[in-house]
Amino acid sequence: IFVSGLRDVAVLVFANKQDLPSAMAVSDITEALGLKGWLVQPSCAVSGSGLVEGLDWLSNQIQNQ
Ligand SMILES: Nc1nc2c(ncn2[C@@H]2O[C@H](COP(=O)(O)OP(=O)(O)OP(=O)(O)O)[C@@H](O)[C@H]2O)c(=O)[nH]1
Repeated sequence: IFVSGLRDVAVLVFANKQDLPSAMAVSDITEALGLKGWLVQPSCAVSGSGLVEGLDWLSNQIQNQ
């Protein structure tokens, strides 16, 4: 995902398992992976929280390209 050919591609990263106390903060994940400018969406696949928000963002990005 870091190659130049994908520079203009919308990338959605789910920071999953945010319900767990050991989960990394979104800001730390963004910083550690150098993902600024892409969406790092906090989520919990067990409850479903954050999933629709992430997919809505991706859908909008694709429509606007
Ligand atoms: N607490 C919690 N558990 C989750 C979440 N998402 C997935 N799990 C649990 O993590 C376990 C592994 O889920 P998988 O869907 O098999 O994911 P995987 O990528 O193969 O494995 P992991 O590397 O553990 O995520 C299962 O027991 C899931 O129920 C989450 O958001 N919160």
